[in-house]
Amino acid sequence: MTRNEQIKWFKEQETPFYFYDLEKLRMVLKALDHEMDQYGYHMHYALKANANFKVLTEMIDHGYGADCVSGGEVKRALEAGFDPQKVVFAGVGKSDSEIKYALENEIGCFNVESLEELEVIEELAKEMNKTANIALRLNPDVDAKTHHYITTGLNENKFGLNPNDLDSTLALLKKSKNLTFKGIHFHIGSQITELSAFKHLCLKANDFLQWFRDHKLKVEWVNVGGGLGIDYENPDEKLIPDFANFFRIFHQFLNLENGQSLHFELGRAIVAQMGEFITRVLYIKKGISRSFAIVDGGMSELIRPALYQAFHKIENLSQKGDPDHKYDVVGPICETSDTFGKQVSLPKTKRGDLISVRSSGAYGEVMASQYNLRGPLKILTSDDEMD
Ligand SMILES: Cc1ncc(COP(=O)(O)O)c(C=O)c1O
Ligand SMILES: N[C@@H](CCCC[NH3+])C(=O)O
Repeated sequence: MTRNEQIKWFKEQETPFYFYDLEKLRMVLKALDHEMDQYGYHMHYALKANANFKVLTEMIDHGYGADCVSGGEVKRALEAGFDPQKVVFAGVGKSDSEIKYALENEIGCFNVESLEELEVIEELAKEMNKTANIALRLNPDVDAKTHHYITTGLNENKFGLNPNDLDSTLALLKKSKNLTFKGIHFHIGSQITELSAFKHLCLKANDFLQWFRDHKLKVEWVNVGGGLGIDYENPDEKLIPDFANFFRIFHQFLNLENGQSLHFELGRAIVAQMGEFITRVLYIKKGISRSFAIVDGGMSELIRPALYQAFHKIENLSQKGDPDHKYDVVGPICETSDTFGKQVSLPKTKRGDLISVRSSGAYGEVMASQYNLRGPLKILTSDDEMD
């Protein structure tokens, strides 16, 4: 389908909805594999970015594992058909029932974030007569230079093991029959566009690897998480994120030994650009100081602009004129923060026009709420275009 045919098809649909272009996703995955395969790295796709079944099927077809952060995500990954051995389970607050579920299903690895959590996993594994593979999530204290809400690798953040607990943690791992130490895990944050942050991560990871060597504990898996950012300003020109430089940094700066494998947990970089949020203009309202384009989708469907003041490119799909009018594009929710963009340059916009909020494939659908008792979320994909 050409873009014009697609827009025609969008116009026939009830709004608002997310649209996922699976062809774009396939292009991103092809580029990703091309870069990753030359180093033999492993990918565990971060389900938290987008857990749509069709999207997950693409990841499985590429042989990826899954990075999960709740029992619900582990369940979704298994239902979608991921190999349980390639499922990793992170999170600072795993509940007992979530841990039991993961043990029952013999997932590949628990990314453990505290000594107390490790003690609980050991106790439950013993009760259930299971063995759990363990990677320790370490806090490298690296500034990811991204929005402070999505920085995760600083000492002040809640993530990762307290280094003061490392000795007791190792003692437990060495003595337990139900825990198998496999490796170490990091994740410094999300939407990282200054790639030097990943170099700093590598240098810190090298120090940790040396520490484990000194303590005679074999690290088989090094998992450096996700976090690679995308270009929200140029979704068409920059469909493919800078995978080449991203992987090159790890290849160049991380000191791996023979027998150690490197694992990643990318989310946003894979799925953001394939998605757009399509909404319809309900009213144009001339305010005292500005004009508002009031659309039928809101922060209840796409919360990123309200929560992080995140920029998403906004396009009017119904008008072709010059973008010589300015509008605050706002939703119907009773919050002032329900604003997709302020003073957005658009062609003269009218009731009924279709608006696209681009780069919405990651942390869009998954973060939607029912606030104001909004209706169920509608998702369309490029597969549906054929119907
Ligand atoms: C542990 C972990 N891994 C992977 C990710 C995926 O991050 P991103 O979507 O930025 O690649 C996250 C989210 O920030 C995370 O918390
Ligand atoms: N939800 C965030 C990303 C958080 C990543 C998970 N730690 C966003 O929309 O940018």
